[in-house]
Amino acid sequence: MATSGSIVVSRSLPVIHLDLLRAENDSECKKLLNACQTYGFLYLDLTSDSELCKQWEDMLSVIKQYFKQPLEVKMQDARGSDNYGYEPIGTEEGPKPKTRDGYESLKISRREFLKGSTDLTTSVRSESDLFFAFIKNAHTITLMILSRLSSQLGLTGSSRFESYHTDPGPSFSTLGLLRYPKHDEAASPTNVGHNKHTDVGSLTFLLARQWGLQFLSPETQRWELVEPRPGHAIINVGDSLRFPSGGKLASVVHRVVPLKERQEEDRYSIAYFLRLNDDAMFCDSTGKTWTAKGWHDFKFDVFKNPSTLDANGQFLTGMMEENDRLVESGHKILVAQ
Ligand SMILES: O=C(O)CCC(=O)C(=O)O
Ligand SMILES: [Fe+2]
Repeated sequence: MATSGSIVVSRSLPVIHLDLLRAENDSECKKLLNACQTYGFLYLDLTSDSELCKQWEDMLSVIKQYFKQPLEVKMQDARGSDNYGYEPIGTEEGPKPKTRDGYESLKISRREFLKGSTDLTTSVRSESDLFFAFIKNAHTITLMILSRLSSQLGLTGSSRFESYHTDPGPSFSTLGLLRYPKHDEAASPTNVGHNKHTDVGSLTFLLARQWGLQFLSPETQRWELVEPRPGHAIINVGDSLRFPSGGKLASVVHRVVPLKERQEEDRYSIAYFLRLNDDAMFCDSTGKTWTAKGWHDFKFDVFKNPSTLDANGQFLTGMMEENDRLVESGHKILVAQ
């Protein structure tokens, strides 16, 4: 697969090895820092961790079964929340004019993991061991990545990134299970993909086997497709790491758009969203102070209605982008922490 329309497949994303990061291999940790400074987007090679790869497989079969259920059954898990429960298609604005998004999601929050139980329905509760084991794994890996980044930047004590995430929190860290259903051939799709955005939290650990993910490349200033690689996660830096890093770490503007006009098969993604503790504070690139909870709540409102709440397009993409181009000031944070 070389291109889709005028969108090229990225050839430049760095690959970082989980086993080498775990072993604190210095050159791998330097590569990690470099990837997060340049792109805020990288492949994490998980092939050394067969247990994690098996969990990925198991999660996929469970979520396929879950989403197959009728809408009214899934709606019993709807909690009107952005970080746990079921959300139907079209909750947010879509990437194309006059469209809403083309995915449904089930979120299992780390708060439920810490509590040791979920109050969602039986079809979720019966798989909670698997979901909780995955949350534990993804949380440990993302915190380990933060620790390697903190060390590479020479951060100590309470200024280390991990220290914004200590238990018992609370935080909005959550596991998101997403399905972009195949489009019906008959009608022109009105629910498509996932609008451009930067992630709200600190790091995202994303597993997706199918095409569709694109990012705005800081090198080419174009949308580039991310090739799904077996045994590899995508790690991306979110607003709540870029801002507290004083802009030293980059965040990536990304979106999901079907390769052709229609989504030709069901697309699944599994995302662990690591987020700061609710009361952690940082400044955005205009110097405004936010709590992590405040930023999360505001940005999720924006996702639903960017055209009214974010007419200048600042918040959706973390002040990094205008009209599908990255802005010069995007990496600078006025008031570094
Ligand atoms: O579905 C995907 O591959 C990406 C999802 C995403 O970017 C998000 O949920 O923040
Ligand atoms: Fe995202």
